[in-house]
Parts: sequence; structure tokens; C-alpha cells
Amino acid sequence: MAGDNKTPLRVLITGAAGQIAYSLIPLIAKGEVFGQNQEIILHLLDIQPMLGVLNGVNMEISDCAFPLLRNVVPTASVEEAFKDIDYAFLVGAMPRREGMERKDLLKANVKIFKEQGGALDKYAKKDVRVLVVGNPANTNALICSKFAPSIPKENITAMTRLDQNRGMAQIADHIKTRVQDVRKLVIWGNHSNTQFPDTRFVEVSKDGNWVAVANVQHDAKWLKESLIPIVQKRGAEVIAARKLSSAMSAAQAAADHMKDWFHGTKKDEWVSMAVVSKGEYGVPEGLVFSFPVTVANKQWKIVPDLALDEFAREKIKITTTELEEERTEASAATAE
Ligand SMILES: NC(=O)c1ccc[n+]([C@@H]2O[C@H](COP(=O)([O-])OP(=O)(O)OC[C@H]3O[C@@H](n4cnc5c(N)ncnc54)[C@H](O)[C@@H]3O)[C@@H](O)[C@H]2O)c1
Repeated sequence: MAGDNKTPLRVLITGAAGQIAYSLIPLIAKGEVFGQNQEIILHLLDIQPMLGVLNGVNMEISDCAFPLLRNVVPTASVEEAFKDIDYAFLVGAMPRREGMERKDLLKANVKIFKEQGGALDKYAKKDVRVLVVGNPANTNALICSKFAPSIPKENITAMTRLDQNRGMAQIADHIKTRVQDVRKLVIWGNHSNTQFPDTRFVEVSKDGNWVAVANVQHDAKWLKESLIPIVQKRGAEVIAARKLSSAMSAAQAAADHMKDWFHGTKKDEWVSMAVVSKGEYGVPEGLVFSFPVTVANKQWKIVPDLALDEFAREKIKITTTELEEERTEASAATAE
């Protein structure tokens, strides 16, 4: 047997018949997230009308003959899906339809994440770690946490890693280096077009040393200003080209987020995760906000004491205001 860990991890993916899950399942089943010695039991949740499709996905999983995969639980039952899980990727969400107001989208998703928060509270392991991918991801995570009072707030996070990966790849391309030779790009705020990709701390590996990006890239305007809309609009650009939203890259980002949470970040490396604020950097307490973090022993820690200049403060304010509005709307919707 390939897995030598005797206790398999129960890993839930919701929206399991959808396109992100289709790319995410093999990453998890091949050991790319929890390691090459860790067996997995996959819990796959989708809604009743998608059970036929989910059955097809399950057939393909079987046909992949993944050595680390101990069992698969495909289901439309929330109780069965959340029962005793160790990790959850909450991908399934109500998509935005044409003509749909942001408010209506939020309302539809509040309903889903209120139910799934309740299910986490009732059925999951108490130290479950959760990544919300389904949009609006930050506020869905906030709602989920609100309805899962027995799960530590720190254990429910949302994904901005795709934005980080997009930005790092753009920087590497711009300065003609490898993506692994770029670090410390920070995504602040909401996974939406108000996010703030902050390049002020970016470092580049040059002749074996990490140096400030300003030492190798003198197009300061591109770094400070042009990169921001490139990252903010990248999702829309992919949709325009593919007629479908990012899925392969979203799955990779979800895998990266969970892998770093599980194994820890590398020395002197930061990653961006949307996590509950305790008021750091002036962000109101309780918002699920993307910060730079380091991870050790499965606990994330916000990188402290970074200097914010006027430009950064202004950008952070914009995305904070949007998240506060979302929180107000979502709270009103949960009361309905
Ligand atoms: N945070 C990010 O960076 C990021 C990036 C890309 C996409 N997304 C979001 O991820 C979500 C999924 O994207 P996708 O491309 O896989 O969509 P998709 O439409 O292909 O799949 C979504 C699946 O979720 C299912 N679903 C809906 N309601 C559900 C519920 N209550 N319980 C379980 N399953 C449910 C649907 O039936 C569908 O199979 C979307 O909300 C998308 O906007 C987030």
C-alpha cells in the first residue's frame, strides 16, 4: 500500500460535480496536498440534480486507481458529507447569473453557507480546517463561521491564493525570471476586484540571494500600479477567453493554500490567506480578510509590523469598506 499513515484523512469537497473540483480531486488524491504517505477518504458533496454527473466523476476517480485513495463518499446529504471530516474545500456555490445583482448572489450564498456552517458545527471534527473557495468567498467564510460556533474561527479561511499566484506569475514574466524566484507578494482584502495586490515587499532571488524587487526592476510604475488591475481583472479575462471561469488555476491555488496550511510555509516566505481579523492593520474585527501569513504547526500567523504608506492605506480602506458592506448585507440575509 502506498500510504503508510494508518489513519486516513477525511477530506470534503463541495461542488464536487463542478469544474474546479474536477481539477482539484486528482491533486488531493495524488498526494499533492497532504503528502505522499497520507491516505485519503474523499467526501464529495453536490446537490441532488447533479448526482448523475457526480456518479460519472466517481467512475473516473475509480478508473484513475489512485493508490492513496482509501474510499470515496459521493453524496447529496449534508450530514453524510460533513461527518467526521478533517479538512474541507467548500467550492460549491450559487453562480452569478446574467442580470443578477451582487446582493441577490450574496443572499443565495448566505443560505448555502449558513447550512454548511451548521453542518460543520454538528458533524465535522472540532479541529476541522476549512477553505472556502465559492464566491463571494470571504463573506461566505464569515457566515460559515458564524453558524459553526464550536469550530475555532481561525480554522475557517477563504481563498486569495489564486490572486497571489496570478500576481507572482505576472511579476516573474515581467522581470524575466522563474516564478519560484519571486516571493512576498501580498494580497490584501477581498477576493474581488477591490483586492490590493501589494508589491512593496516583493523579493527576487538573484545569484543565490533574495533582494528587493526594486533592485532588479526599475519600472516602479508597472509594479506599483499596472500590476493591480492586471491581477484584479484576470478572472474576467479568463472567462472572456474560455467562456468558463478559472478552474485549473483555482484548483491549483486551493491545493497550494491547503498544502501550506498542512505542512507549513517555507522559511522567510509569506502566503496570502483570507483569515479572521482581530483588528490587525486597522481591519475591523471579525471580517475575513486576506493578509500575508506564515504557517507553522497547522496554525497561521499574520505577518506583523509591515509599514503601510498612504497609497496602501487607501487601497486597504476600499476593500475593507466592501467587506463591511458584504457583512452587513449577509447578516441581514441570515436574519430573513
Ligand atoms: N476564490 C477564488 O479564487 C475562486 C476562483 C475561481 C472560482 N471561484 C468560485 O468557486 C465556485 C465554484 O466554481 P466552479 O467553476 O467549480 O463552478 P461550477 O458551476 O462548475 O461548479 C459548482 C458546483 O457546485 C454545486 N453546488 C451548488 N450549490 C451547492 C450546494 N449547496 N452544495 C454542494 N454543491 C453545490 C453545483 O451543483 C456545481 O456542481 C464559484 O463560486 C466560483 O465563483 C472562486
